[in-house]
Amino acid sequence: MKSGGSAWSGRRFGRSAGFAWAGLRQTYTSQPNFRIEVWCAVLAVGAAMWLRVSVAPIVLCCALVLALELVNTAVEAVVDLVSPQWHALARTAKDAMAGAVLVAAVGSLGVAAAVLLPALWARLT
Ligand SMILES: Nc1ncnc2c1ncn2[C@@H]1O[C@H](COP(=O)(O)OP(=O)(O)OP(=O)(O)O)[C@@H](O)[C@H]1O
Repeated sequence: MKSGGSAWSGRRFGRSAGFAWAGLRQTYTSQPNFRIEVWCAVLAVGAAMWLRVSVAPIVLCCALVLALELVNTAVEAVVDLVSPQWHALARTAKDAMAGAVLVAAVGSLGVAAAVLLPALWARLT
């Protein structure tokens, strides 16, 4: 991490946003799970808008899952860098991150079901 100057700089912010966008693109192209989660998020937000229910909890859950998948990708890359050979600690790190994504995904499915299903049922009956 570099820190140059104290004043807020639009150019520095733009540069950081560029790196963040590159990270999103790299994860999207290299991680099938991330692609699936992105399109599930698009579907869930679209369904919430169509059903006219609160979009905020859906967006929050989607952001949580996608952010954790990005962290998971980062952890996997660092673990592969420092421990290309099998190591119990490497397994712990990767399995714990996978568990974190799973917990967020299952929780988000619960929120989506609680928010979307009653409205969908009302729309269909
Ligand atoms: N260096 C290692 N040492 C010990 N176990 C490892 C190591 N690398 C991977 N593993 C084990 O293999 C599992 C799968 O690791 P891998 O790097 O293939 O993740 P992945 O299947 O690509 O995950 P994702 O689907 O989230 O991208 C890990 O969760 C871990 O249990």
